[in-house]
Amino acid sequence: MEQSDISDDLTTILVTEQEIRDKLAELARQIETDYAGKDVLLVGVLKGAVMVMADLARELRIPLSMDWMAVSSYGAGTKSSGVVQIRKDLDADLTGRHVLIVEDIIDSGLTLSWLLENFASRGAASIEVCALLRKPEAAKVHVECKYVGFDIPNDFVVGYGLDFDEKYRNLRDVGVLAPHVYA
Ligand SMILES: O=P(O)(O)OC[C@H]1O[C@H](OP(=O)(O)OP(=O)(O)O)[C@H](O)[C@@H]1O
Ligand code: HPA
Repeated sequence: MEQSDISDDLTTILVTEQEIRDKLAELARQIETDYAGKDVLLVGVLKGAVMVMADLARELRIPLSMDWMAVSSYGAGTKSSGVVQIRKDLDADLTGRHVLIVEDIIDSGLTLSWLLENFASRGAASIEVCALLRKPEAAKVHVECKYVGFDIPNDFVVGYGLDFDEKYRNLRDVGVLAPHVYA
C-alpha cells in the first residue's frame, strides 16, 4: 500500500523550515541583547511550543533555564473554547525571575492573556512573550508580545508543533490545513 504524506493535507505552505530558522536566529540576537547580564527563564507552553522552544533555546548563547507549562483551550477542534485549563504547572518559582514565555501561536490571544495574568501574580521580575506566529485578524484580546516571528492570515494552520487533533505537529513547515480534513 502507498504511504500517505501529511504535507498532502495542506493547501498552502505559509512559512518554510528555512524561514523559521532564519527568523529564530534574528529573534535570538535581539533576545541576547535585551537579556545581557540577566538569567532568563524560558517558559514553553506545551505542547505546541516544543519545536520553537527547542530551536530558539539552541540559537541563544546566553545562560538560560527552561520550564514548561501545559494549558489547553482548543480540545479537538479548530476553535478556542475560551476556557483555559492547566494540565501541568511550572516547576520553577517565578519570584524575581526574568521570564520569557515561548509560544507557537497567538490566535485569539485568550491563552496568553490568561497566562500573563497568572504569571504576574507569581512575583516575576519581568515577563515578556516570544511567539513564532500571530494572527492579528483573530485577536479577541490584546496581548503585548515583544518578539513576534510572523503575522499570518486568519486560517487554521498546522506544522512545526501546531496540531489538528494532535496530528501534523511533526511537519517541518507551517501550512494551512485543507478544509476537507476537518470539515
Ligand atoms: O491565542 P489562542 O486562541 O488562545 O491560541 C493559542 C494557543 O492555542 C494552542 O494551544 P492548544 O490549546 O491548542 O494546545 P496545544 O499547544 O497542546 O496544541 C497554541 O499552542 C497556543 O497555546
Ligand atoms: O491555527 C491554529 N492551528 C493549530 N493550533 C492552534 N491553536 C490556536 N490556533 C491554532
